[in-house]
Amino acid sequence: MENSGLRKNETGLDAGAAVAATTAKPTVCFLGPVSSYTHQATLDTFPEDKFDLIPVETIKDIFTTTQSGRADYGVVPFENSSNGSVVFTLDQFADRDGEYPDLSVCAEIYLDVHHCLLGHVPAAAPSSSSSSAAPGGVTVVKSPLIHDVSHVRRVYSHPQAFGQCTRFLRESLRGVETVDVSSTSRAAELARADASGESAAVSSAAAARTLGLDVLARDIEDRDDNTTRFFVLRRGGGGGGGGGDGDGDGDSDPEWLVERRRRRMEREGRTYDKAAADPLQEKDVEEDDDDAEPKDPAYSRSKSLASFTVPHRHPGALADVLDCFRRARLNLTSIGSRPSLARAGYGADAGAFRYVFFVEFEGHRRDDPEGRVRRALDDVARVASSSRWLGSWVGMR
Ligand SMILES: O=C(O)C(=O)C[C@]1(C(=O)O)C=C[C@@H](O)C=C1
Repeated sequence: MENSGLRKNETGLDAGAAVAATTAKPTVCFLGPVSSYTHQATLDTFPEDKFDLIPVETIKDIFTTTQSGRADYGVVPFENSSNGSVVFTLDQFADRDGEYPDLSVCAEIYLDVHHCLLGHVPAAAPSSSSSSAAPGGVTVVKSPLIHDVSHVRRVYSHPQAFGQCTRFLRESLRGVETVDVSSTSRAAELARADASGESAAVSSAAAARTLGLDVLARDIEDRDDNTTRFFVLRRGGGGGGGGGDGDGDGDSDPEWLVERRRRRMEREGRTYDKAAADPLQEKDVEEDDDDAEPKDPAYSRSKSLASFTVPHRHPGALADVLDCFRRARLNLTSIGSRPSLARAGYGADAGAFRYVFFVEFEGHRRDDPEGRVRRALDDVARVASSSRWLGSWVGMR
């Protein structure tokens, strides 16, 4: 499901041709079709009056379309609060074949995710009451079901969405076949296309509206605080700061990114000062002082992502890399890994059960007043087998 090419858009052109034919508006690709959660997250940051939004079929397509310049930005799901990492995205960040040398993360977007079961209500089907009035007028919520679902034989969805609705699938659709597809909106299209009505989709209320599907059950996620975090990709981004032209070439911050930083700082009750907020400073690095508090909120306000591999047979190699962040007094906020799939020729690092590691840490490569991020990344490059900075951005939470 993660291996096909660009999806044709409504004009019949493929997405690449569509980009070439569009106006000067910056372009943003997202996991389509429209009404996917990635589309909803994209609309949140890239309004359609200012950006051209391009649906593509897979998460890999988002990386290749952005890397090739056919889109200025790409929006990818990265992790979910209840189901963890989006492995399709991590696999692209692992960049095992060196396909994305210029991509970096420049922003994050959070989206509350509330799933529905979409499908067709059979003619004359009984509705399944989701609540009842208890004595004293108190409403007791019994079930997310709105309609009977006994006619459903198969459910389509993105595997991430299935992983967020395990209780509902177990309790209300036990024994029903689940079919992984490339997105929840693609799942809704497949459910709509099944005239027998036996197919349903774990998808969104937005997809139900777009496609005219019935909502058979709502709020079927395991946890009501279910949230997905998305990353915005662009080419470059490691270079200088300053004002932007919006084309996403990564050499400067475009206006929408400056605006996000302004909003974040204002939320903290701080006055926005562009020069102070986005310096490219090369200051001397301080001596180690493990007990010292961070001196600049730049370090807690911003985040960075990096990947690395370590010599597999070297005891302490992973700890040595993590220690680079401790010594630079940078707070690590997550660590993850994917199989490296390194082929023969990588010596002791080739073969099964070798990993690419990912770390997220507080601090920004271009807003680094004490040089701590630069120092950590330089140190990691010295002790790891390979390493790569994958982006820095102002955190939204
Ligand atoms: O399938 C979609 O609608 C998506 O945008 C993908 C995705 C994901 O991969 O995490 C996005 C948000 C939800 O967590 C479920 C699916």
